[in-house]
Amino acid sequence: MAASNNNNSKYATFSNGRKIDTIGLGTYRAKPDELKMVIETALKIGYRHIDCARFYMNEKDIGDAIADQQIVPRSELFITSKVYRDSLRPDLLRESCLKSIKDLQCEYLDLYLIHWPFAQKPGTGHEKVTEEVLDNVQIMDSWKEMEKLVDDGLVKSIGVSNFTIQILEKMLPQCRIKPVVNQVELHPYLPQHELVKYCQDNGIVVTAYTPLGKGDGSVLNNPVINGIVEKRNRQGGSSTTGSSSITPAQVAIAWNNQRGVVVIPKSSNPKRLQENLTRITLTEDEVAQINGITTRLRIINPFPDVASLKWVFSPEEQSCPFI
Ligand SMILES: NC(=O)C1=CN([C@@H]2O[C@H](COP(=O)(O)OP(=O)(O)OC[C@H]3O[C@@H](n4cnc5c(N)ncnc54)[C@H](OP(=O)(O)O)[C@@H]3O)[C@@H](O)[C@H]2O)C=CC1
Ligand SMILES: O=C1CO[C@H](CO)[C@@H](O)[C@@H]1O
Repeated sequence: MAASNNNNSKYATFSNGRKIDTIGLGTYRAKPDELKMVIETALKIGYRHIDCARFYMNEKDIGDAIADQQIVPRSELFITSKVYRDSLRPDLLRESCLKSIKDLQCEYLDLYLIHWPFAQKPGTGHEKVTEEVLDNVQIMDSWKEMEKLVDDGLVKSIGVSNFTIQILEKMLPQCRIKPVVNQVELHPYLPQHELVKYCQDNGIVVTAYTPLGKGDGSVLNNPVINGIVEKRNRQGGSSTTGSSSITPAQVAIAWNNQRGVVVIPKSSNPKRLQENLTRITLTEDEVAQINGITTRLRIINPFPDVASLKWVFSPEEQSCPFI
């Protein structure tokens, strides 16, 4: 069954019938002292989907900010967390989930993801990835523990992150509960069309992390994207928002949303929080122009020198050892 391809609609629908807002809030490197303002502002202007992770070390601050606000009840929020590479042993996985729920003060998680498809030894989560820190955990054993979290009502849905087609092909036939999401790096310099299609054809909603290319220049400064922005703004901006101008970030977000991909841009700036949530609609020609960009850039690769992990990003080269 294909995952619903929403063409810029507000929600994507999981294979289990649950819904997720197609624009969520990223929280990696959101600073503890600004999170109260960020979460309050985000909820006020309409964000409902918050992307968190144990690895980001700010779940307690996010939980405090959510608990302190009176804007949105828990039932209307969509909270994601992820189990990191050093907690994939089944007993540690459950413990990590419980810690996230406790810190986020949210009773249950709407979505829980395996953060990466390989394991590190317990306690090595923030160390540089080397052969020595890798742990021999079978990802299917971790997944069975994820399934139990659903059975026990601790999480509503489960999914994966940074999984390739090759890994999913091995994994899907073995799942009692299939992953509803694969969260991967996606932006105009790393479109991964084949992976997106494979996931959508197999009923997996795709979420784009780093959808702005980190916002630090290269993707948002791309001449094709800026050509679209300048032309639109000369013509009066966005027909969808009625606003006088559109921005490169809005173009990058709409490009992903219009191929049915959920995005989770991070911002701690009120103006950019609003900008990122303000949807525009690209024409077919604009989408084609962005698809024609040939520059390629992978921003997140935490293990460039570890030979036994080359398969994570180059599945055709080696078989994956963890399933
Ligand atoms: N599963 C995984 O392995 C990964 C998941 N993630 C998740 O994805 C989220 C988003 O990815 P992230 O890596 O943070 O990168 P993004 O592409 O979301 O970029 C965030 C950066 O862009 C800036 N920014 C935000 N909005 C704009 C805008 N409209 N114009 C210009 N700059 C802007 C932000 O600065 P400012 O705050 O000042 O606005 C911040 O520095 C993460 O926060 C995390 O939740 C990220 C990496 C890996
Ligand atoms: O979620 C994440 C945030 O970014 C990190 C890299 O800088 C990733 O390793 C991690 O998966």
